[in-house]
Amino acid sequence: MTEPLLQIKHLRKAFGALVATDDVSLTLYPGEIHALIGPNGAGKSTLIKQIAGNLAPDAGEVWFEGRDVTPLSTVERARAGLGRTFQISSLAMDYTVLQNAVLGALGRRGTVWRFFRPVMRDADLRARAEAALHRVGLMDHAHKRTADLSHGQRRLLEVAVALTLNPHVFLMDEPMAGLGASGSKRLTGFLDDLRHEAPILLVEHDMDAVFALADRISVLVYGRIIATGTAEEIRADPLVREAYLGAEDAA
Ligand SMILES: Nc1ncnc2c1ncn2[C@@H]1O[C@H](COP(=O)(O)OP(=O)(O)OP(=O)(O)O)[C@@H](O)[C@H]1O
Repeated sequence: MTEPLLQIKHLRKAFGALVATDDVSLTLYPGEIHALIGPNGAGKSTLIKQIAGNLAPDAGEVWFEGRDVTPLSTVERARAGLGRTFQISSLAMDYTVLQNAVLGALGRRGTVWRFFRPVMRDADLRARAEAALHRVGLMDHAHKRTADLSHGQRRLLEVAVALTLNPHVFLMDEPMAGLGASGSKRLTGFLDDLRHEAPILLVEHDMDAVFALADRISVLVYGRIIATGTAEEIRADPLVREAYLGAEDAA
């Protein structure tokens, strides 16, 4: 049987008395989109942060490509191929679109900021940045200031920045947020293709996108996964309907 690329084993994280991640285990297999859904405050972002390495778990392990990466830093995990797009914009607004993409590609080498100018003349980094911009359809805007992009274009740039590192797995935290109907449709089509290159663990509130894209869905409520299954299985699950989807179904 195919091995999972990413395996989360019994993760736990508490903030004081609040258990934000409560014995969470999940897997991500090659070629799949595994969506993580749940009400506000369920612990989705806290979980993604522990997988990406921004937050240390109290217990449990993160395995990536067959090894335990729990002791590794965010940068080490990113270099190993664990790619992440952020919920909160991490782009440098005063820099151009291309400069942001080059900065992303630079992350892989771990070179520091003061070398920024020569870096813009580095043919390999530039080529990688331009290829990523081309893939998300932003090459025509390469020399625009990032601040002058629309919200949807900035989200695409975040995806392009993640792409520059050629990740083996994507962690995406609400990529559709604020995109509007046409923007999310476009990004949905893009992610649909992208999964074949690198599987995606997708945290997303846009249920149309989730049910259209996800091969499997896990539902997180109060820090615990209450169900994992296909879109049909999740829709039909009585626990999920009661805890989460019920209100929407009734509407
Ligand atoms: N650094 C922190 N210190 C204390 N409590 C925290 C911290 N980070 C998150 N929490 C709490 O942990 C719980 C889970 O939060 P988290 O942001 O992971 O949920 P979420 O499912 O991502 O929510 P949303 O859908 O609104 O983004 C919440 O009750 C939140 O208030």
